[in-house]
Amino acid sequence: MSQLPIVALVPTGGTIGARGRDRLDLAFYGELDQQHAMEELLEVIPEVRAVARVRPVPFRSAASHALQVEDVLRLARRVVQLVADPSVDGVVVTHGTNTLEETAFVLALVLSTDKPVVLTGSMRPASGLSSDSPINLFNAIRLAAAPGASGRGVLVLMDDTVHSARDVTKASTARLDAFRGAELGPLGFIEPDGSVLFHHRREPWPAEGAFSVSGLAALPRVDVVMSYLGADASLIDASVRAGAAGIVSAGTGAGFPTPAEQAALEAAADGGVVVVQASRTGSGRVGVSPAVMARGIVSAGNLAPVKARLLLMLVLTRTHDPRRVAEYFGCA
Ligand SMILES: NC(=O)C[C@H](N)C(=O)O
Repeated sequence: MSQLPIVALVPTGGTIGARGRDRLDLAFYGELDQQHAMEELLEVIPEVRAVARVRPVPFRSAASHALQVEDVLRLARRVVQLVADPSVDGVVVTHGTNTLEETAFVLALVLSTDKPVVLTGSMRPASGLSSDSPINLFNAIRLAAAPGASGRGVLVLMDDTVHSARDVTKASTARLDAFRGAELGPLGFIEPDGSVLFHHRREPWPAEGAFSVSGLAALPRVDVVMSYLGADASLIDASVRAGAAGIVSAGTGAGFPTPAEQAALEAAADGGVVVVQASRTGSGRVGVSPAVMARGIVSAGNLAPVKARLLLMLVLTRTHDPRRVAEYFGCA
């Protein structure tokens, strides 16, 4: 009988390993030592032993809103090492859901591998009534061990649903089906009979696997500034004063900052800050007019503002030229 695949399990924190006061403590539970939490969780899903051999990999754990970009870079370096290890067939990263899409996206920017790398978390603590922790962990391991998951980029598994790291977003604070692929939808599902069924393949995108984390300890500051009715220039000016090398504008609707913000963004771009225009809507592509482009402002395409920020941080380690920046965003 052939050996089961080896799946490395890297716990980084979050609700998936959290324990509340009682089964109805679904909101303000404490976060546990995640290594220990994963051991406990694996004990309640002995079924894992039929799909993969799990290799636990220690990592610093924290609630995901408390993670720093440096933690994500360290995680990325660890995952790069794991996928380079010929004995590892796939990787599962458990993560708090609040920033899971950001970490997943950074991994997609720096990994060049066909091996499945799957992020998962949960919406209800492991101790909660009808917790989704055990099934999400089980399904993530099943996905990372599935031959069909190879070569599909970094994946996110939540609520039986497989999403692409490029497009997924947490679209609800607390629902079990909080994760959505915005207008592009999920890539596939894990069905009740255990089949891992993919229905779509994410088209390759320009920045996928384009960066290396070796030697990258920190990244330049990039801020996100959200537009709203009547917003003035104060937040953009504050960002420039704080030393931002880049600003992502999360504009209204189709990607429009207010006139006061537009003037401040153009002044920032004139001063050498790289400005990327996104939309606060959470879905759809931003078009930037030739006149705005001529001021050096780049479209985020359909990237969510927080993901545009992470991409810009990495791009700024290579270039500040708006035309080259636009190439990474697929908007040249
Ligand atoms: N559902 C969750 O995982 C929320 C959690 N507090 C986090 O670390 O993001």
